[in-house]
Amino acid sequence: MFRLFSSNMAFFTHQIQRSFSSSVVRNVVIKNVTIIGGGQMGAGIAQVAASTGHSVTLVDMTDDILKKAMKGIQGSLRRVVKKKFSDDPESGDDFIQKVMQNVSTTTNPAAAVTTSDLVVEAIVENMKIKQDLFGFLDKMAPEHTIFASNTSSLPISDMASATSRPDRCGGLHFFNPVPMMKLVEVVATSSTSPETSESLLNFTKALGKTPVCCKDTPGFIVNRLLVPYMMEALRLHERGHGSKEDIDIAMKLGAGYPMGPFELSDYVGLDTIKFITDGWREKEPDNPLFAPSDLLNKLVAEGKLGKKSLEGFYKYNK
Ligand SMILES: CCCCCCCCCCCCC[C@H](O)CC(=O)SCCNC(=O)CCNC(=O)[C@H](O)C(C)(C)COP(=O)(O)OP(=O)(O)OC[C@H]1O[C@@H](n2cnc3c(N)ncnc32)[C@H](O)[C@@H]1OP(=O)(O)O
Ligand SMILES: NC(=O)c1ccc[n+]([C@@H]2O[C@H](COP(=O)([O-])OP(=O)(O)OC[C@H]3O[C@@H](n4cnc5c(N)ncnc54)[C@H](O)[C@@H]3O)[C@@H](O)[C@H]2O)c1
Repeated sequence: MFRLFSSNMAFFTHQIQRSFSSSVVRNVVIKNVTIIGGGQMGAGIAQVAASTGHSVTLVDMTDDILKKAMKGIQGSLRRVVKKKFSDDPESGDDFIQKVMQNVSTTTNPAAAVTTSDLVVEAIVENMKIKQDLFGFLDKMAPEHTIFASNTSSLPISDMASATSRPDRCGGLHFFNPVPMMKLVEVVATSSTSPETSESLLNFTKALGKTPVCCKDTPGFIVNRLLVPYMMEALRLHERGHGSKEDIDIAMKLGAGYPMGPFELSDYVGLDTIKFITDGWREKEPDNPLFAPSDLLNKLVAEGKLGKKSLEGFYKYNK
């Protein structure tokens, strides 16, 4: 009887110690969000987080980039408001003003993370640069801060290994354009704690998105299926078996996709696509799907990066 009592006591003492031990086991409620990278994805994530009442700090390398990001957020909010407040444009203007007040910008990432509950990284798709960033921010951010990456194709665990908090690292893979796309892939590595995953899931729901849980495997769910399809489209075109225009029309009208693969590539950004496919080729050098594409390499070398540079596979007006 006593043995049973004392072993129960030991169990309860252990549970109490666990629940008081540190923020490692705590479920973090996310209010202050720092987003590193104010390009298409970072600006979109900032917009949605600010629109749902979060306090957002957007970080990039220059004030000019940040100005452009804020202009983009305002323009996108105008499109949202046109629909949501069609009967009441004045309330729409108030909404935009309130949302913009929730976003501050800085070129100083160290200062930006000091009060952050969550850092979302949306910088260039390069492992070394992302690891350097995570390693640096790890020393600057409070203990409870969760680090998430928006990477399209790189292992989250490799970024987490640059920190002393792998249990508080995970993936938040948003889709482009962030204000319109409902899905977020919430990625857990083998070190991500259940509390971190729960905090990230709750955060995506607070943004009004639908999360799916993913393991830290190449391409997670969507890109594991999307990248081979897009690469096949490119190969089909390179073999001379279809013009890019016809392939795009075919996939829109025949498969019901909102954009064809060439339109979508321009929308994503050809530099990002090159980073993704070069990275996958390094991992699977014998896979013919990931062999270098002269067409893609030429466009990127010429600075034709898609919609963001007004030319890629197609030309665009400002
Ligand atoms: C062929 C070469 C291959 C090379 C190999 C490739 C390998 C690698 C590829 C992997 C890339 C992975 C990238 C990433 O990790 C994952 C992704 O993000 S994949 C991209 C996912 N996104 C999509 O698939 C987008 C598909 N497109 C759409 O859903 C729609 O086209 C659109 C973007 C929503 C636009 O809609 P449209 O009807 O076409 O155009 P409209 O302009 O009329 O817009 C409709 C409606 O939406 C509003 N809106 C659009 N954009 C925004 C915005 N940014 N902000 C706010 N509102 C927006 C617009 O105002 C309209 O509103 P309405 O008039 O209806 O009230
Ligand atoms: N473009 C897409 O459709 C898409 C979709 C989902 C995920 N992603 C991923 O999101 C990330 C960003 O993609 P994007 O399309 O927004 O790229 P982008 O080129 O539009 O923006 C990247 C931004 O990061 C900034 N940056 C680069 N290094 C930095 C650093 N060290 N510190 C601060 N800022 C830095 C750049 O100045 C730039 O403004 C990539 O990992 C990409 O794979 C992209």
